[in-house]
Amino acid sequence: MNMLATPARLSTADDDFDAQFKARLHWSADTDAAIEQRVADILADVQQRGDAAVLDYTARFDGLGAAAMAELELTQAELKAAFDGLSAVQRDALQAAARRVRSYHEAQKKASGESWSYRDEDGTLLGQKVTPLDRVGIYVPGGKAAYPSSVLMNAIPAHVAGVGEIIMVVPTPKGEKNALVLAAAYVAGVTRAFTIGGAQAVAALAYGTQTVPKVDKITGPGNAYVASAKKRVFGTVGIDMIAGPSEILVLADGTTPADWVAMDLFSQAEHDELAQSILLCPDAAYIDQVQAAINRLLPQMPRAEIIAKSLTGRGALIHTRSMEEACAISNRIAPEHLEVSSNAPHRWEPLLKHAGAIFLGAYTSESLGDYCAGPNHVLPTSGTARFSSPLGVYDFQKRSSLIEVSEQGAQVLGKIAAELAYGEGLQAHARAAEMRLQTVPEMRMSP
Ligand SMILES: NC(=O)c1ccc[n+]([C@@H]2O[C@H](COP(=O)([O-])OP(=O)(O)OC[C@H]3O[C@@H](n4cnc5c(N)ncnc54)[C@H](O)[C@@H]3O)[C@@H](O)[C@H]2O)c1
Ligand SMILES: N[C@H](CO)Cc1c[nH]c[nH+]1
Ligand SMILES: [Zn+2]
Repeated sequence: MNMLATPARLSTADDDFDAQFKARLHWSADTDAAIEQRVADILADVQQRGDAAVLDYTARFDGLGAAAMAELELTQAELKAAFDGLSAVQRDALQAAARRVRSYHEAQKKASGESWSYRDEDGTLLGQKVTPLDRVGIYVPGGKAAYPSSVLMNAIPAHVAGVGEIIMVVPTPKGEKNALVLAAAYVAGVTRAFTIGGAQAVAALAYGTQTVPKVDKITGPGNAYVASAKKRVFGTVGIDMIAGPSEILVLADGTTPADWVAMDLFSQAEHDELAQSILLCPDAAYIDQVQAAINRLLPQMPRAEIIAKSLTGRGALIHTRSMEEACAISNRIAPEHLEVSSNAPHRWEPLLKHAGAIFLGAYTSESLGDYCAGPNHVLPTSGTARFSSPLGVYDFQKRSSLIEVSEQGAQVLGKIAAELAYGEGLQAHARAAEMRLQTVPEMRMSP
């Protein structure tokens, strides 16, 4: 089959660049609306019918029939057997990745995830108490590919945070279980695991069913159905972020071999037809070389069809006037992954503000970050890196303020609080503060 991958060729010098660029960035509103409606229906049905609805949707969307939810639960023995059954090379790779991811997240916890407090001169104690969540649900995608790495990326930071129970959901289309996914769940210490996916799995975790326990928060990436479902259950449970179809933006100065860049663009396109791969470069001849590499390398790829659809439907090769302009456009896109494919990456890094993860230099292939560099690969997509951060230990923790006012401190704070409370017309607040004063004033009725 002669497959073509033709990303849109844009130039910032074109008069209609802005319009073309906007049209490329967002997928069709029709697709969005159809997905949104279906997800809303699935969530309502699972909320009402519980296990029965989850079983129906699992049969329909994943081709996996079961008479009861218990059949869709993976036992700890099954997880361990999967680990024991791996080849030594696979086991070593899984454990090496797990070690690196754990070290990174332990450092993250030390840097910003610990409780702290201080005392005022009068002995008043103020601080922040950090506690892990009791029970979380981790979504591991499984529709078009299997993601053992996503098991590690979700479960390890949860463990490092000290979460009590980790409930994993992962679709297994036609019931085909991926041994590495099961083994990763064993290595990462998942508490319970179910072979369900999509909006129905998110609903089961958010509302709880007869079999699936309700969780406090749902984390993890997924396709457009999963992303939409997470958005809708937010409030009933916490969510980490919207981590939808993968994205890569390569900012190239033309010094990296064009084949490397073409393959990096493929690496995210092969996830999903809705994935987005974009190249920004001030050198038109280099962009030609990358397109030629795409044409030459595509037929070698087993997932050529998905790559071609993703690159043709959502990809772009954008010629910019300069690297500075490329950086500015990258900030507008706020991509999930940003590769600075340059021989002077630190020259451009200070100009880059919005991205889930920034990969510096030609040797830092984004794919290393997907598996084993250490930082989390669950990252904000669809421009949400403007206000969201990578999944981390902090997503599995919450904070409570700690306040212990000394008798001496109450004399100062009581007067301030009472004054402001009278100003708000809230007498009980004022009196509660004044009762702790050594000389209790007469009750005031107005400011
Ligand atoms: N941002 C990240 O950190 C990150 C990490 C890994 C993967 N990803 C992304 O996650 C996604 C994984 O997608 P996937 O499809 O392989 O697996 P998935 O598990 O996210 O989705 C599969 C589920 O989607 C549901 N579904 C599919 N078609 C449906 C339909 N027509 N109607 C209703 N439900 C339907 C099914 O229930 C199925 O179980 C990809 O987009 C990939 O790019 C992102
Ligand atoms: N690139 C994905 C995040 O968008 C993560 C991943 C897992 N496996 C391969 N890739
Ligand atoms: Zn990837």
